[in-house]
Amino acid sequence: MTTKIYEKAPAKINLLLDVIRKRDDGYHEVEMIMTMVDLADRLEMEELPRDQIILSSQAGFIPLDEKNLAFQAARLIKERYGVTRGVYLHLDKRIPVAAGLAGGSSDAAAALRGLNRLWQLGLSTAELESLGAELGSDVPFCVRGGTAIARGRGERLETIASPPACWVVLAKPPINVSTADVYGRLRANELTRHPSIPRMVEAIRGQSFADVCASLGNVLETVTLNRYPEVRQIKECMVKLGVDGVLMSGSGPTVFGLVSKESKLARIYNGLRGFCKEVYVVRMLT
Ligand SMILES: C[C@](O)(CO)[C@H](O)COP(=O)(O)OP(=O)(O)OC[C@H]1O[C@@H](n2ccc(N)nc2=O)[C@H](O)[C@@H]1O
Ligand SMILES: Nc1ncnc2c1ncn2[C@@H]1O[C@H](COP(=O)(O)OP(=O)(O)OP(=O)(O)O)[C@@H](O)[C@H]1O
Repeated sequence: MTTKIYEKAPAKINLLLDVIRKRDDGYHEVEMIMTMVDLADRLEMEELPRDQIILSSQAGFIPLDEKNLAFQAARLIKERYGVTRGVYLHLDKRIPVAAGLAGGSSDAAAALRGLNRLWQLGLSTAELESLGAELGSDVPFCVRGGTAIARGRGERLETIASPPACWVVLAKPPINVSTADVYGRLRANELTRHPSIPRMVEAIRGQSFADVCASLGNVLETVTLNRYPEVRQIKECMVKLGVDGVLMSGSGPTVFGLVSKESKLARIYNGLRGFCKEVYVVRMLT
């Protein structure tokens, strides 16, 4: 009988995203506060009798070859640790693609965590995070999970307390936004207003939902909102429908609204569905 294991790959949201400067290596020095929501992909991993990586998925719209981040993660850990066994990966895709929710990064992180178990490599979380950094800036956080301040290009992590429990309404307009393009259009040296990390950390430490909502901020928002009016429209619509806090996640285009009262959700969901097909109501993972 072959061994089969599963890993959950949750989506992330950026409660705060600040850019400090553009670096010489083309990346931007960032300061972010990231957390997970309970919208997740599920990655199944099963030993293969031959030395090969095979990936399948029910989703017809993602690459299943070496372009897929879960495939890349399996290849990286296999080659780095000289594993000669193979693996069959099956990805049950639930997180919208190219949404600013780190779906691909979380799949890669799930593959690293899972294959460390399946192949009994005994790697620490820190070792898995540093392998993850070779795959993408969001992967180390996705390996670790929870809530964290991320610095550097996103790979230097400091775990903090979870934000107060609340509902998260996610709305993704039907457009594709390239992360590289959004960072490329940002004029980091011309930013005059920066969201405050200490203020958000204090809001979370004090478990003040109102202060968390008031401290949300993302300097990439202006770039994406100016380029894609539909993202701005979703943000304005969320405000009108009465969400307590609203922000674009990552480089977009997904906008999330934080809501404390369950009784408000139906109206917000129905109002958004009026002009946006992809709307999800999930919980913050605390
Ligand atoms: C927007 C966020 O998702 C917020 O969490 C991340 O900052 C981006 O994370 P990611 O998608 O994992 O990004 P990567 O795959 O590492 O990089 C994609 C591209 O985004 C730009 N990039 C990314 C991260 C960063 N700190 N500075 C950048 O300028 C670079 O042009 C890079 O070529
Ligand atoms: N496992 C995967 N799941 C989804 N897309 C993937 C995966 N692997 C590679 N991709 C490719 O990566 C691109 C970005 O997908 P992804 O869903 O990870 O973006 P994202 O949520 O915007 O990421 P981030 O928030 O980290 O910028 C897509 O165009 C897709 O073709």
